[in-house]
Formats: sequence, C-alpha cells, structure tokens
Amino acid sequence: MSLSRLFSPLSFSRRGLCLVGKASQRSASTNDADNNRRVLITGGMGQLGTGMAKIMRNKYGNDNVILSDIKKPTQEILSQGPYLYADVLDIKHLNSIVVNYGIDWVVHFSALLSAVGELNPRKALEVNVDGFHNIVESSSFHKLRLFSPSTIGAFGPDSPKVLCPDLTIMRPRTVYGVSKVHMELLGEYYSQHGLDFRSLRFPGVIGADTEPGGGTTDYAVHIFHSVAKTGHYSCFLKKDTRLPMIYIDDCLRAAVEFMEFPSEALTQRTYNVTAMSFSPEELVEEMKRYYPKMRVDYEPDERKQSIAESWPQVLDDIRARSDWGWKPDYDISRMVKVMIEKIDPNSTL
Ligand SMILES: NC(=O)C1=CN([C@@H]2O[C@H](COP(=O)(O)OP(=O)(O)OC[C@H]3O[C@@H](n4cnc5c(N)ncnc54)[C@H](O)[C@@H]3O)[C@@H](O)[C@H]2O)C=CC1
Ligand SMILES: CC(=O)[C@H](N)C(=O)O
Repeated sequence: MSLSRLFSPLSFSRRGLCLVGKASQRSASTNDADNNRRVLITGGMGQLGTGMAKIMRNKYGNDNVILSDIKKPTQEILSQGPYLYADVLDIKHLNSIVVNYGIDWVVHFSALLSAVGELNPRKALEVNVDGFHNIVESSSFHKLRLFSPSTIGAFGPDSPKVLCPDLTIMRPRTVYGVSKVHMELLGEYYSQHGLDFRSLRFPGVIGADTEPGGGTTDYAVHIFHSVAKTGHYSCFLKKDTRLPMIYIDDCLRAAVEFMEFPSEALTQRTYNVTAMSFSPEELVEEMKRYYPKMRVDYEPDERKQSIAESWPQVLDDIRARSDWGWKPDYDISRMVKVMIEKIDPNSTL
C-alpha cells in the first residue's frame, strides 16, 4: 500500500461486495487491486455526479469515492460520503487531492452543457477546455485512469443523421461540441503516451432525481416534472425533433462497466453508447398511457432547436456492444414507466 494511502486524511475502508445487476457480475472478477481503488468525481453536484457516487460507493466503499464540485452540497449529500470543494481550474489543488487522498481513478463530470455553453462561450471554454487540460495533465502525471464523458454534441450537421458511427465527420457547431472533440482527441493523444483515458459519447440523459444542467435534451426531463405538477408542458423543441437518449441508470452502468473493463481489451478510447431515440411527440404518445389528458404546446427556442438539428438522430453503438458488451436495459416505455413511478407515484395507468 502506498504511503499516501497510509497517511491519507480518510480512513481506508475495505468494502463488502454490494453488487447490483450486470455490472456486478463483471465486478465479481475484480481483483484485490480493484478493491483498493480510490475515485475522485469532479462536477459531482451535476445531473450525473451523485448517482455515480452512489453506484461507486456501493461497489468500492463509501470512503473510497470522493465527490467534488464548486457548489455547496446539501446535507443529504454530505451525509452520504466524502465531499470536497474542487475547482477544475486549479491544478495545484487537483494535484493535492490526488496525492493526499491516494486517488487512482478520476471521473471527470465538470462541464458546461450545450445550451448554457452557447450563452457563455468564454466560460464554457474555460471549464471544458482549460479544466480538462488540468485534469488530463494531473491524471497523466499521477498515472491515473481517467473517464471523461463526451456527447452526441461532438457531432455536427455533416455527421450522419441515422446510425452515426464512432468514426465519422465531426465538425460540431457549438462551443460545447468543439470542447468535447478537443477533449476526445487530447485524451487519445495522452493515451498514446501511457494515460489510461476512456470516454463515452452519451446521448441525452434522462433521470428523475437531479435537475439537468442546461442541455438541449433537458426537455425530456422537464416534461415529466411539469406534467406531474400541472398536466401541461411547453416544449422548447419542435415536436418532430428526434434525438438519441438514455435512462440515467443505463448511462451510469455503462460508465462503470466501461471503466472496469481491462484496458488491453479496448480497441479504441472513445465509444458511442445509446439506448433509444425519440421525438417530443413520440415521448408524449408514450406518456399519454399514464396521463391521457396531458397537454403539450410546442414553442421552439431558436437556439436550442438549431443545436438539436445539428446533432445525429440515431447513434450507432455497435463497437461498444461488441468490444465491451454494452447493452441498454431501458427502452422508451420502460424509461417512461420508471420516471413516472419516481416523480409521480400516485399516477394511475
Ligand atoms: N446530462 C447529459 O445529458 C449528458 C452529459 N454528458 C456529459 O456528462 C458530464 C456530466 O454532465 P452533467 O452531470 O449532466 O452536467 P451538469 O451540468 O449537471 O453538472 C456539471 C457540474 O460541473 C460543475 N462545474 C462547473 N464549473 C466547474 C469548475 N470550474 N470546477 C469544478 N466543477 C465545475 C457544476 O457546478 C456542475 O455541478 C459532462 O461532461 C457532460 O458533458 C454527456 C452527454 C449527455
Ligand atoms: C446531449 C448532451 O450532451 C447534453 N444533454 C446537452 O443537451 O447538452
């Protein structure tokens, strides 16, 4: 065990294997080194961070997963495990966390998403590009495994709309997309020089628990909350705007399974993953099984609509499926059912 572990500010806890679903079957094959793993999650107060911390703490032990952000956590989050203030723009502080806490893996979630990034491109470049430079440099220097998600937003209007493959024309039109292509390429560059860098291009993530952070796909979360409260939703995309989507449990499971997969068995460093594709009107059709009287107006926001129209409608994730066994559990009807059960448990079919 390294000195940094022995003198770490956290007491080291060995976990029992608390295993869930398919990911757990894989983790049964994890070795002792895996059991000693310590993970830092950046941007942990966002849509994906707290869910990821929950899954990883179940697998690797509470104290071995450190959630961080620049935001003040709720009491509930503080009570769940270690939490640190960490600004990804401060490389010295990042390095001190890695050393003092004996970090082996970084899950880098800090980012400004597509819609909010267009409102403040300078800030988006700072967090998404400068922040990633710090993360990749620190991860490389300390020989960590780095997972940093990419997005369908890395594609652009010249990419194939249907069955968009891993390797194709990118040329995104948003600062978010540009920063993510930069992230993918720089991570792959560092991986040629020894860094264990991994990235998944996620579609829009749909989850009930946390407010999404300002993306173009956020309508597919907002609609559930709004209809449960008022029976009505005003959608910022046109009704036929089809986009790839994934339920949050599938998204986080994909990330953990991919991170745990042996490095030498991966044939590439960045993979598409997807679970379903639908338009707002197709989502409404599915939701009407639960809310037959729900009403939806379409008031497209020009900026968000043009972002959505620049993205692929359907991703091809065949390589993730064949290389490391990716398979989603949730299609649109299962996703809608579970979202409504969580957000509006009193609704009836
Ligand atoms: N949620 C989605 O639909 C998708 C997300 N992704 C990617 O997954 C990752 C996580 O996304 P979300 O959780 O949805 O994002 P989010 O916007 O909900 O959360 C991002 C977090 O980053 C934090 N942050 C901002 N500036 C920071 C800084 N200087 N230092 C440290 N933290 C900072 C924010 O406080 C926020 O809590 C991002 O890289 C995003 O691009 C990719 C595709 C889809
Ligand atoms: C697909 C994403 O990356 C995100 N949800 C966004 O809409 O910006």
